[in-house]
Amino acid sequence: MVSLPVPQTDAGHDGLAAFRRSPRRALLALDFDGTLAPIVPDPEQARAHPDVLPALARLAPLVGTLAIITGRAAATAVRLGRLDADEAPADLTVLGAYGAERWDAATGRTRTPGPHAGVAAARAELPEVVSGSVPSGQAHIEDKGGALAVHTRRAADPAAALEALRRPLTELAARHGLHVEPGRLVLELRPPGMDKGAALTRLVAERDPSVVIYGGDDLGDLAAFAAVERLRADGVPGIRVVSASAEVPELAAATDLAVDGPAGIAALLAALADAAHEADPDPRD
Ligand SMILES: O=P(O)(O)OC[C@H]1O[C@H](O[C@H]2O[C@H](CO)[C@@H](O)[C@H](O)[C@H]2O)[C@H](O)[C@@H](O)[C@@H]1O
Repeated sequence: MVSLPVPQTDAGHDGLAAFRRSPRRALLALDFDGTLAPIVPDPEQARAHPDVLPALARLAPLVGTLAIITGRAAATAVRLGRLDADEAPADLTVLGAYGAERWDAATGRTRTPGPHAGVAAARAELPEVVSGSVPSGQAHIEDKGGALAVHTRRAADPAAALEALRRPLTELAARHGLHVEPGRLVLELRPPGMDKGAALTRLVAERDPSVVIYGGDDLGDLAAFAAVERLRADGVPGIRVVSASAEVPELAAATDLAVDGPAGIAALLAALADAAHEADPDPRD
């Protein structure tokens, strides 16, 4: 039996108490990169921490809703996380592209919006903008289909390369009606109108949970943390869990419970499964 970590806020304590009272009415949503999957230099090599999938599979039948809300395309998160494998949870929702896309394990179907003209136009100009801003090899473009990400983690000076790109990418985004999403040594150009807070709020409206737990590690997760705060103001208990890293100190101030990266998240999921099982030992079908 894994013991639950102690939240650092009263609201976090209330959220955990609400989870223990009725785990079957809880909604748990987690970010992918940096939260379920350790950060690696090449985005294509990201994989869920080995303890994550078993913990999710154990938790899924014990809670009301289990979801992943990610900046990745939904299909990419499913593929990299092996979320459609036999050992993955049978009941899981992935909201990709900051909530613009959706995949449900129950149906195996993915819903994606149509192509965005601004993304297509930015795609055509992006290589020249990048090569005009940083020396060759100091930035890598990740084409996500519905969005474009420019990474500098593999640069000699990643922070300096990111700063050199910030203005030209912001101008490119503005020319084509796109939103700039800053993240861990990455700047993304994506369609406006959706963020992880809106995605979480919509899922909560659909599922009507008695408690909401959201875990994230990056600036894009702050919108979801803000959504948890709004839900709390409306009377729905919630916990903001941070997968802590030295790279994103901004999240520390907006959290109820900090754990040590994806390994800490996996341990938390296992502890939540234990607590849910103790409260209600008969998993649903
Ligand atoms: O919302 P998330 O699931 O956290 O996705 C956010 C972005 O994460 C990915 O980039 C980050 O992870 C990479 C792999 O570890 C790392 O190399 C990079 O430095 C990080 O920024 C992903 O590549 C993006 O498309 C996601 O939007």
